[in-house]
Amino acid sequence: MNDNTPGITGLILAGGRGSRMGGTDKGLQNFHGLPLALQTLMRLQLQSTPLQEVLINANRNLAAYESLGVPVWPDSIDGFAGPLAGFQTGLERCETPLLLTVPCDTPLFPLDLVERLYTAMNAQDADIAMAAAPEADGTVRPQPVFCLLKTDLLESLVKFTQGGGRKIDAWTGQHRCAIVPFDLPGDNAQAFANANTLAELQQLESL
Ligand SMILES: Nc1nc2c(ncn2[C@@H]2O[C@H](COP(=O)(O)OP(=O)(O)OP(=O)(O)O)[C@@H](O)[C@H]2O)c(=O)[nH]1
Ligand SMILES: [Mg+2]
Repeated sequence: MNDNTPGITGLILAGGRGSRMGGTDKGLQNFHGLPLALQTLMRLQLQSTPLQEVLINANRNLAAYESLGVPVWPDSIDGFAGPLAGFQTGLERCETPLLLTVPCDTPLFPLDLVERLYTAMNAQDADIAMAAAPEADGTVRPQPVFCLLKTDLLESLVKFTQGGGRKIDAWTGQHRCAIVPFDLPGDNAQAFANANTLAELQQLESL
C-alpha cells in the first residue's frame, strides 16, 4: 500500500442459504469460538494491504451481524439469487473505487490476498482480479467469490443480473479478468478450504 493505492472496501459474503449446513446462517456458526463472519472480519483487518472499510452482506439475522460493528446490507435482488447478488449489493454500497469480496465460510484465506489481487489487477490492467487455488483433488481452479472488482462495473452487473444471469464466471468473462494463482511454494494449500457442511467446519478447526 502506498499513497497511490486507491481505497478498497472489503465485502463479507454471508447472504447464502447454507443449505448444506442444514439451512443455518453460516456466518453465525462458530469457528474456534467466534462467529465465522467475525473471524472473516478479523482476517480482513489483518491484511498486508489495509482496507478502507468493511461491509457485511447478509440476508438473515441482520441484528446479529450488525453487532459485529460494521455496516450490514441485505441483497438488493430478492430470492437468494446467489453470490452475484452479494457482489451487486457491495458495488452499490461501497464508496471506494475498488471492492474486495470474500465468502464467510473460508476463514483461513491468505493474509496477502488483497495485496496479490491488487498487484495483478494493475500489472494486467484488468477490471477484475480473481484468486485461483488448489481444491481437494489438487487441481488449481478459480475461486470466484474471492474477487477484487472495479466499482464502476456496477452498471454491467445490474444489466447481467436483470437479464437473469447468475453465474459469476459468465459475468466476469465479459471483462478483463486477471486470474491470480495462490499455489506458490510457501502458500498454505488449505487457505481456500471452505466449510459447506458442519463436518467440513469441524475439519477446518482441526487444521
Ligand atoms: N448475497 C448472497 N450471497 C450468497 C447467496 N448464495 C450464496 N452466497 C454466498 O456465496 C458464498 C459461496 O456460497 P456457498 O458456499 O454455496 O454458500 P451457501 O449458499 O450459503 O451454501 P449452500 O446453500 O449449502 O450452497 C458464501 O459466502 C455465501 O454466503 C445469495 O443468494 N446471496
Ligand atoms: Mg462455500
